[in-house]
Amino acid sequence: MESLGDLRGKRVLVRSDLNVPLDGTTITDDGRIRASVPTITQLSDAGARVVVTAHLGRPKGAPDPAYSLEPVAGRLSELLGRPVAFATDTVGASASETVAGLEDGDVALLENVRFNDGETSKDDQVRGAFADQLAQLADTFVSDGFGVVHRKQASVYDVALRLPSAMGGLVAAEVDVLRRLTEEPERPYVVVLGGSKVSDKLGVIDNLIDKADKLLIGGGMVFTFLKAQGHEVGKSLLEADQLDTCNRYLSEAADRGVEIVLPTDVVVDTAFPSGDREPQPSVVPASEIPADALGLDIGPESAAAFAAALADARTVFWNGPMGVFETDAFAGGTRAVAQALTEIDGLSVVGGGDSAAAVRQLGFDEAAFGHISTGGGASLEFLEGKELPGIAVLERG
Ligand SMILES: Nc1ncnc2c1ncn2[C@@H]1O[C@H](COP(=O)(O)OP(=O)(O)O)[C@@H](O)[C@H]1O
Ligand SMILES: O=C(OP(=O)(O)O)[C@H](O)COP(=O)(O)O
Repeated sequence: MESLGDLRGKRVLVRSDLNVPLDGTTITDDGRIRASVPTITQLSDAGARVVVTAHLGRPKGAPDPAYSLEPVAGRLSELLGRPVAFATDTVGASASETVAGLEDGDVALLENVRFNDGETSKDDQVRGAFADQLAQLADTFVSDGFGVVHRKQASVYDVALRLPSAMGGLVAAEVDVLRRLTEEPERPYVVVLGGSKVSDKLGVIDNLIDKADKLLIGGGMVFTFLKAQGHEVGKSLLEADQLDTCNRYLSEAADRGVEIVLPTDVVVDTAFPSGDREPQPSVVPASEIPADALGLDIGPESAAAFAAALADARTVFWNGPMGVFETDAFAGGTRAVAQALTEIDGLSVVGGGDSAAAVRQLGFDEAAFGHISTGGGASLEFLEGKELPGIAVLERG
């Protein structure tokens, strides 16, 4: 951030990734907030008037109390050890008044940037108009939300075209580690994919087949592959329009000698876990998921097979929990993969908000892993070799 010169008295807009899991208004994992503190502290200590913008979840371009950043403001203040002024909108009257009231070194957090449809609009003009409003709140921009740099969105990309901009320390550190994974990783190189953002991640597999020696697929990713193989998947997560894609991946991997490991058994229930129903898990063969059931974790046989497939790895990248780990009945696969990563002799990287949260919530010591990345999709797309809009925009001449 040295390129921004003396920041004393300057309004600095910081794009952080504060997209943390919530249970109501309770933050169940504050990892991403913690990861954002060093850059915000550095700017505040330099006398900047720090204006933090971030998203939470995927509200539909309008205010939704379930996705308010207000609970995050409180936790950010605790971790910073200094007050955080919370604006109840992003670019409206509250934001303007809050920013105008900042003194040198003060910190403010704007309300969820995705409450504004301009943030995620695919229309450059609409997105640009919203970026204009964001830019009016600041003199310079610091991009520090690694978890969202793969998104061409107003607060990540367009605003950097309107203000003197720099990469924050978190993004710089993440890129530095991930570069090690893309430049001649030690082999065997194993990628573990799971989670629920299936459509995002299916696209990544094509490139990873060229880079990894093994792909282990769990979580919500599994069922589109199983369906593509002709198996019934009941009410499980499914990208029904991606069956041919999955079959293509399976045959491409076979042609290239890349092993794709799918679960052979699955933990199912007849409903997604919720607070008002005791889970009723049962283990079934992956090829025999009952029509009224949904797959919520990889089974014990598969967990053991995944751990065995990881045992001799020298480089592992893992994004996406193996199951709905938030409920213990469906945490076994995630726990087994996390344990296996702590035992490898090499570089293990865990990427993703929920993956990192899972590792912490399941009681693992973060130091037992080579790196815990705040970005899942962002890391995956970096590993694919894709240009990440939020980074490319900072590097343009
Ligand atoms: N079989 C499954 N069905 C539905 N959701 C799942 C399944 N397995 C894992 N998940 C969910 O995936 C979510 C995390 O997915 P994702 O956001 O893709 O991970 P990350 O944030 O690490 O990139 C978790 O909240 C978990 O409950
Ligand atoms: O949670 C995030 O990504 P991840 O699930 O890939 O870790 C980031 O905050 C990006 O969120 P998005 O996937 O709603 O754009």
